[in-house]
Amino acid sequence: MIARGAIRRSGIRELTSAAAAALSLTWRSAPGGVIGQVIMTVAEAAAPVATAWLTKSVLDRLATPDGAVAGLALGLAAAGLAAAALPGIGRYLRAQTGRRAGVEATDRLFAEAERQVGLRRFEDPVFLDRLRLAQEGAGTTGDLVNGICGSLHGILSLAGFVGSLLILSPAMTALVVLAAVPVLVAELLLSRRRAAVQWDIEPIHRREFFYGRLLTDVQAATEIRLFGIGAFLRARMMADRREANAAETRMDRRELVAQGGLTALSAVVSGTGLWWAITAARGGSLSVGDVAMFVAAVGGVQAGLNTLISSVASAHQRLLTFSHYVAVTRAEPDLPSVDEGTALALSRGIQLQDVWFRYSDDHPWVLSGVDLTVPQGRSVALVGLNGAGKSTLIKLLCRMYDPTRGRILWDGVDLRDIPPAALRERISAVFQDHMNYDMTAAENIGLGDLPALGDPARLKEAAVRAGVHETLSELPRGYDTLLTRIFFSEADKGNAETGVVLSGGQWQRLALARALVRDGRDLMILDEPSSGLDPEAEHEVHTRIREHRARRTSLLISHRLSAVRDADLIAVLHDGRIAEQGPHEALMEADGHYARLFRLQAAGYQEAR
Ligand SMILES: Nc1ncnc2c1ncn2[C@@H]1O[C@H](COP(=O)(O)OP(=O)(O)OP(=O)(O)O)[C@@H](O)[C@H]1O
Repeated sequence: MIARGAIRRSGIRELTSAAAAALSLTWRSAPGGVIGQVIMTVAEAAAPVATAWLTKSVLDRLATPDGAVAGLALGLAAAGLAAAALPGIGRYLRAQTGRRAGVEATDRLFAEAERQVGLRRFEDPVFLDRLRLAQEGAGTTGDLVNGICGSLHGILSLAGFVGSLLILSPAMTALVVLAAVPVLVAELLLSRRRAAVQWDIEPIHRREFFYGRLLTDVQAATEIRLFGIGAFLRARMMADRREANAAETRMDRRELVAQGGLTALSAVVSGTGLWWAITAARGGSLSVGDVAMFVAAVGGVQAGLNTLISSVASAHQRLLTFSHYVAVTRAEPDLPSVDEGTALALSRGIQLQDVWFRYSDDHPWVLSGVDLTVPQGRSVALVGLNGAGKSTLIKLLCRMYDPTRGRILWDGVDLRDIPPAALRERISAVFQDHMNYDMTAAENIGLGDLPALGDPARLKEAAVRAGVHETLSELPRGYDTLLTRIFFSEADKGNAETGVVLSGGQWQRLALARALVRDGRDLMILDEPSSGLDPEAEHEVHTRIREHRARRTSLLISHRLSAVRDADLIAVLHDGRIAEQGPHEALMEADGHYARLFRLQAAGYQEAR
C-alpha cells in the first residue's frame, strides 16, 4: 500500500524526472511540432522588442527635419503583422503536438496499468487516486512543452526589454527585476499548495463520483426508487462536493490575496518608472523616442515576467500532476513474475500445499492451511458457507494474488515460476461476479477467445452449449445485436434493432458461453455458474456442464448441492481449511458438514411436496 503522506512530498528529483519523461514522450510523438513551437516562441518573443525599437526610431527620426521613415514604417508594419499572426500559428502547433503526445501517453499509461498482473493495486485507494491523476496528466503531457516554451518566451522577451531598459537606466532595470523575485517565489509556492490541495481532495472527488454514478446507474435505479434513498444519496454527494469546494475556495482566497499584493507591487514599480522617465525627458536627458521606448520596455519587462512566472507556475503544477503518471508507469508489478517459460499441458494435476492467505496484514486469515489436489481429468467441487473463501481460493489459482504462505503447484511447478499470461492461457472460467460487456452478443462470447470472434460457427457452438443460442438468434440482429442501449441517441431509443437489454439469467448463460468458447483449456473453473437461472435452465445448464466436465479437469463452486453431488471429489472449505473431502456417498456416510448441508437442502425440497 502507498502512503498518502509520502506522495505529497514530491521533491526536486521527482519533478526533474517527470519533466524529462514528459519532454522525451512529447519529442518522440511529435518532433516536428516541438521544433515548430520553439521557432514560433523565439519569433513571438522577438516581435514586440522589434516593434518597440522601430517605434523609438520612427519617433526620433520624426523629431529631425530630414527624417525619412518609410523603411522603418514598413518594418513596423511587418513586425505588427508578425505579432498578430504568430500567436495563432503557435496555438495550432501547440494543439497538434499536445494531441499527439496525449495519445501516446494515454496508450502507454493503460499498457503499464495492464502490467499489474494481479488485483492488489486496483484495490488500493491511493493507487486508484494516482491512476486518475495520471490519466489527467497523460492528457496534458504536451502542455509541459507549452509551459517550457512559455518560459522561453518570457525569458527571451525579458532579455530583449531588459537589455533595452539597461541602455536607458540601469537603476530602473534593477528595480523592475528585483520586484519580480517575490512574485516568482509566491507563484511557485501557490502552485505547490494547489497541487497538494488537489491531492488532498482526491478521495472526496472519488466518493462524489461514486454517488453521482450510483444516482444515474440503471441497475441501481430500481432499488434507489423503491427504498426512496435518492435524496439521501444526493445529500451525501452534495456534502462531498461542498467539502471539496470549501477546500478549493480557501485556496482561491489565498491566491487572490497574494496576487493582489503582487499586482500592487508591479503598479508601484511602473508608476515610479514613468515618473522618472517624464522627469528625465523634461530635463532633456531622454528623447521622446526614449520615453516611448522606456514605457514599452517597462510594460514589456512586466509582461515578460508575467508570462515567465505564469508559465513556470503552471508547468510546475502540471509537473506535480504528471509525476503521478510517471509513478504509475514506473510502479513495480504487484506480483513478482517471470517473463519466460510456459505452463505445460496439465498431466498430473494442481496441488495446493498448506496455503495460507489474507488480503493484507490488517485483514483476518481467509485461508489457513489449505491442502487440496485437483487431479488432471477429474471434476472437483468446492463447497462451503458464505465467506468461507471459495472465490478467494479460485483467485489464487488464477494468480490474481500469491498465497501469503504455502504454494500452489501446476504439475509440480510453483505458479510463481510460470508467466501469469501463460498460466491464464490454460484456464477458462465463469466468475461469480462475471462481466456483462456493453458490446454485441457475438463479442460477449468471442472475448473468451479472441480468434473465435471471426468464427461464427465456434460462437454458435458455445452458445448452444450454454443454452443461449435460441435467445440470441431471435434478437433483431441476431448475434450482431448490441446488448446495451447506452450508445444510442434519443432518436434511436424506440428502435429495438439498435440494442437490447438481457435478463440476469441470460447474461449468466452468455458468461458461460464465453467460458465454453475457450474450449480445450486445461482447467475449467465454474464459480456459481447457475445461481441466476430458473430451475429448468439450471438443470439443463448443469447437465451440459456435467457433459463438458467429463474427463476434463474442472473446479465447480455451487451452493446447490444437487449440482455438485456427482463430482469426482467434493471438498468442504470450513474455517480456512479443507474440513472434509471425498465423493458424495463417502461424505454422506461420514455425516459431517457436507452431509448436514445436503440434508438441510434436500429437506427444504421435500417439505414443499
Ligand atoms: N478484495 C478483498 N479484500 C478484502 N477482503 C476480501 C476481499 N474479497 C473477499 N474478502 C473477504 O474474504 C472472505 C472470503 O470471501 P470469498 O468471496 O472468498 O468467500 P466465498 O466462500 O466465495 O463466499 P460466497 O459463498 O458468499 O461467495 C470474506 O470474509 C470476504 O469479506
